[in-house]
Amino acid sequence: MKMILKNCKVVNYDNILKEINIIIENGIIKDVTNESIEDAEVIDCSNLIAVPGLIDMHVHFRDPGLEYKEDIESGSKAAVAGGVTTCLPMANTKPVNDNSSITRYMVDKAKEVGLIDLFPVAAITKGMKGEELTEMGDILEAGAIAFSDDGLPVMNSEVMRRALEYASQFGSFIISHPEDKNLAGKGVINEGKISTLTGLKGIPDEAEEIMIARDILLAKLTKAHMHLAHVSTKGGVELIKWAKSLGINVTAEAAPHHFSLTEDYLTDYDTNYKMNPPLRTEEDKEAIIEALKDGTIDVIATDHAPHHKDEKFVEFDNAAFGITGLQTLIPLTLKLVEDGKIDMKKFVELTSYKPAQILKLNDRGYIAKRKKADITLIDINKEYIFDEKINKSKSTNSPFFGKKLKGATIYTIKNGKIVYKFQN
Ligand SMILES: NC(=O)N[C@@H](CC(=O)O)C(=O)O
Ligand SMILES: [Zn+2]
Ligand SMILES: [Zn+2]
Repeated sequence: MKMILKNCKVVNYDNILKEINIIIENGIIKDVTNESIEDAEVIDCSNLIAVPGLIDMHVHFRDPGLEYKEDIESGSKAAVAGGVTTCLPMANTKPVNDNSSITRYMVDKAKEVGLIDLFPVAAITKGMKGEELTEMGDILEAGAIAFSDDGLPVMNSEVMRRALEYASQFGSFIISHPEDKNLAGKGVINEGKISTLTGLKGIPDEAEEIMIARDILLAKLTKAHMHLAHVSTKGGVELIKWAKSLGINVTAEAAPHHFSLTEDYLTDYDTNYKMNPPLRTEEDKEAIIEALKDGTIDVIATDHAPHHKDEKFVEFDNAAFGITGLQTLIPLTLKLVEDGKIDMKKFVELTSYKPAQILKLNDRGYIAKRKKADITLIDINKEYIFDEKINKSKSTNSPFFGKKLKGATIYTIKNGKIVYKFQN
């Protein structure tokens, strides 16, 4: 099975090639060349940009157990519609993914669906209770790639220390959900101007920063790799910058909503803007963008967190935290490009090259000979409404749902096969 992507503009993190052809054979990039071939499926890419298939290090697919919100099939469909070909689903399923059989179930189901590669992030502790470590070796053998109790912090520092040591012995790493649960308390939005104005209970920046500081220090102590999820505060960025200047083994991610939106959207009590960590201030948002630019934050990850309508159309205090993100990743990140904050090479670095490096998936994240043929073809000028037809997730809990987006995935190619084609 041969395919040729004709007249592409190929963007890698370190180079751009114009009017070039990508030749694909047996799921692998055979060549990136001016030459053409016969007897192949042809995609005309004249107005499209070819980037490495995006790698999302942080999604919630709710499968097993919470399939009414999302399952591995609908999550995979949302992923490829968002140009994402590799996903890391978190462990807060029901039951929690704290053992090799659940991990294996997830990997097998994703293979059966056949749209994306799925590398589960299994729980750090049994039942995500923050007490007893999981059987990390067995779980890694079943196909997991990292460990996190995401959704809940590991509050006990000694448990977190052992988790880091144990995971690193297997060549794996820990993803921290940095939140001091006691300090965050019953908070539902950022603590500040808008919490005062609305009377909604606030979560101070320090709830995140205290744990980022602790996790950095535990990475220093153990020399193990700690990845910090969904960094949302300026203070958090400063701590990570400090850690990196000392050579401490930390990496970090930011979610598109934290570099696109602020707490100011919360004056209408719209629960589609409710997520954890909460939307912060303009100053925080700018600090996140600066950190993406200067490498303090390594990757963009969506924290795609689907919830059923019934869990969102309730009083603000009772609504579930989280928004969907897979299908808004490209348009929101392209907005940074359009605004001149980052260029297309940086876009690629943040959404595929760096995640591949962190995950040691050296077969992807770069468009070149012999790499896996995971390629996303984007029309950066295409405008469309993010409506029921476009949305592939089972859930619609996004503040962008029903709104106009700019920048569309036109084709997603996974292992040399077309797994998504834009239609509206
Ligand atoms: N981000 C969220 O607001 N919610 C996530 C949990 C998490 O990522 O911490 C979820 O599982 O719904
Ligand atoms: Zn989290
Ligand atoms: Zn999450």
